[in-house]
Amino acid sequence: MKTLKFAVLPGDYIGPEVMSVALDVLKAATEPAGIKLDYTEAHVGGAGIDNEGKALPDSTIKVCEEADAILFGSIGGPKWENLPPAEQPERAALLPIRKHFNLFANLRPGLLYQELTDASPLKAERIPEGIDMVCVRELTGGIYFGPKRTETLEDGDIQATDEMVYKKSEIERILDVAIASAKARSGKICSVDKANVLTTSVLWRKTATEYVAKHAPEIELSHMYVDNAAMQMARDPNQFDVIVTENMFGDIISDEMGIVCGSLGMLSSASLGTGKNKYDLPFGLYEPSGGTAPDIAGKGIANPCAQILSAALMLRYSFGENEIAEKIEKAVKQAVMDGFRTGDISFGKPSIGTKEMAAAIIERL
Ligand SMILES: NC(=O)C1=CN([C@@H]2O[C@H](COP(=O)(O)OP(=O)(O)OC[C@H]3O[C@@H](n4cnc5c(N)ncnc54)[C@H](O)[C@@H]3O)[C@@H](O)[C@H]2O)C=CC1
Ligand SMILES: CC(C)CC(=O)C(=O)O
Ligand SMILES: [Mg+2]
Repeated sequence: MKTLKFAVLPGDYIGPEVMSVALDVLKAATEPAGIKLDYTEAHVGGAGIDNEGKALPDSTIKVCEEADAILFGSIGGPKWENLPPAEQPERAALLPIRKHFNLFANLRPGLLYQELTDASPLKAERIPEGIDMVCVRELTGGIYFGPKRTETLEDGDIQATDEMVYKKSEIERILDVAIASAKARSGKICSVDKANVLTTSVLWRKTATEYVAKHAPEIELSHMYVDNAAMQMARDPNQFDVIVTENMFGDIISDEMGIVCGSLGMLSSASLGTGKNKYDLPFGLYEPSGGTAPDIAGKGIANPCAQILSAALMLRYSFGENEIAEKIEKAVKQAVMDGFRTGDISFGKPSIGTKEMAAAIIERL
């Protein structure tokens, strides 16, 4: 019997709500194939601070290191916002766990089923076939990880600095991921930068141009400034197929992609790095693209699809279980097509809660 060993880090606010039902879906999808789940839960983020005094406890890192993949909820929220910035969950756990496991490539599939176009804020005639694209976001470099400081100047003013830093090698390795993605799709990459202003973007654009020409000349590469990309995403998202971009631009653009695809609650993600697990497959962290949604937490109404679809990505990338991953993805789509909708995608029509949504998906597996 095959056993899948992974770490489960539910995190904060809606994290545990959507994680618990995602595990139910995983169990229901893998059991018929004779696959056993061997997962260990650990605290992270605010839950780490509250239970173990640290956003990323050593014991949590150990659980992750002993696993073949990490299924992650989301972390942070108002409860911990008054802590010193460096101790807050996002800075003290999310960025460090990505760095610790060298998870430099964040894949966010932007998918809007044709049957769900009414959930997008875009007019249906702009997206008659739905939306299908992927955002490849660099995840361990750029301004989030560059030097930071706050200082008092001689005149008494206060100055804060975040530095955006990129090495050519970091740009090349994320391009490799985008190229692989584009080869499996339409063969088109749009590289998003701000090369008219930022030095890192000048290096980004030059590297992208030279690297793709040399290593994947069959790929059609285009470049777009990030401000225009944000506008184009709202105007005509289907002009994009694979977007590759740096950390902060990818963070922002992918939230926009999430909403044009209906809701952040539908947007899954896979963060992959250089590490391999015992199956010689990528060790990855799988998490919804959105955050902890404190505004709806505790009500049982969060959309669990992003967490469930992230679990499907884990099956595909880290465990090679493509068929079961696809089965989950189809069940999510079918449930939505059959009219089962949480509030974020119901738009005035009757909506159901997190558990009911998961139950509808399990029924359709
Ligand atoms: N990977 C992570 O752990 C992330 C953590 N965060 C943290 O989450 C906290 C809240 O951040 P916000 O800026 O409010 O962003 P958010 O993504 O949590 O929420 C933005 C909006 O989207 C909605 N939303 C998000 N996920 C949803 C779901 N599954 N179902 C239905 N609606 C959903 C929320 O209700 C809210 O209206 C902050 O502390 C932030 O730092 C934010 C993004 C990622
Ligand atoms: C703390 C942030 C970098 C988390 C986030 O918004 C994301 O990864 O999308
Ligand atoms: Mg984000």
